[in-house]
Amino acid sequence: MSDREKKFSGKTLNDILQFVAPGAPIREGIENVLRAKTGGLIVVGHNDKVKEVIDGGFYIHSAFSPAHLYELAKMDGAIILSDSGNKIVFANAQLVPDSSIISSETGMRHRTAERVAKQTGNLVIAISQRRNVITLYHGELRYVLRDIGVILTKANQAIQTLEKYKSVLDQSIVNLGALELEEMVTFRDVLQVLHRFEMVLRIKNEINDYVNELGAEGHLIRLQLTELLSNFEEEAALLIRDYKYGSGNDHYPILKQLQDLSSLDLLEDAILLKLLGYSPFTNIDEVIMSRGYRILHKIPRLPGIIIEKLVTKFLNLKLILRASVEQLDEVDGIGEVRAKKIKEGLKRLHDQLDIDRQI
Ligand SMILES: Nc1ncnc2c1ncn2[C@@H]1O[C@H](COP(=O)(O)OP(=O)(O)OP(=O)(O)O)[C@@H](O)[C@H]1O
Repeated sequence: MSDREKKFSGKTLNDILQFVAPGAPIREGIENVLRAKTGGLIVVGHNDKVKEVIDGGFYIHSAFSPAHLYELAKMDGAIILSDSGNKIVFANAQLVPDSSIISSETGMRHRTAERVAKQTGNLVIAISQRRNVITLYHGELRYVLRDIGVILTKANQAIQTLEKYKSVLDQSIVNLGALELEEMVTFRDVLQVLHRFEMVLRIKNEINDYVNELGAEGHLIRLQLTELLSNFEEEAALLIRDYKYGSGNDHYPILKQLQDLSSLDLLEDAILLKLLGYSPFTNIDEVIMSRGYRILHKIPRLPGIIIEKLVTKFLNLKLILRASVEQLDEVDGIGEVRAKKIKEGLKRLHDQLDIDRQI
């Protein structure tokens, strides 16, 4: 599990980053305080644990507004917001957390923020007066918000990298398709495509993290990501369906596992083989037969239910390719016209993949 997916008092870092992302009123308030250089200490949530550490101050009970937060930050002490952040509950509060809680911070504001977060499990935001930094504390988590310009540059670089990897992936999918229609696919070919899917997933995860942190500022990046990866998940699920061991309907759970794993280490062949349900010691130069789901989905106007029936009857692409029009006609829902269309479609696909392939 990546740091961003780890739960801290029930919330992940991504949840917290979305809560304070640009576009959210609380972020506008925080940015105002940062620019005014007054510094600030904000606790989100006013529960019993928080009440225990408050000394002094006064109740406000007003709706949250960025301007209001900025005005209150001019006073000393902490501001306490409601759980959802839509109310300012308390201001000018002296916070007195347990001093035996270990803190790595030196300044009093940040030490207090870290200790209160650890003691209460609430989100605490420290806005530094001198260093132009916003630090988030939540339970054991400490995260310094990065400059939006820096994240945008990184996100744009990641999009360019994604474009390159995506085109490498697309080419390897074309090559695989050509091999499938020639019945010459080995485990090695399938694993190579899966590795490329994995690389694309890895960059997608990274960009998603940037998008979360960018909030409204990440709109264009989000659009580019969606555009670049349209059909990506479906293609990956069909590939898994074609090659996984056993014919059960667990291709999406396997894809989810691949997604989860790819946010950690680069996956080895043995892990991918296991994910597909094979022994990690499988000889990867052995020939493997596609069931045909992915290729059949490329034939225009061929409904999913018919594809399902074709694979159930013929078991793999090799036997579907070798079936005559009469044999295809025997499948429920396929008449002579459709049987011919399937044969023509497969032939056309083969010709096209032969032109586009690079092996
Ligand atoms: N326990 C506390 N409760 C509420 N507010 C506090 C507490 N401790 C410090 N502060 C606030 O933080 C302000 C700055 O303290 P200090 O300079 O020691 O912190 P810092 O962590 O170095 O932060 P900065 O980077 O903003 O200077 C204080 O003036 C006060 O308003």
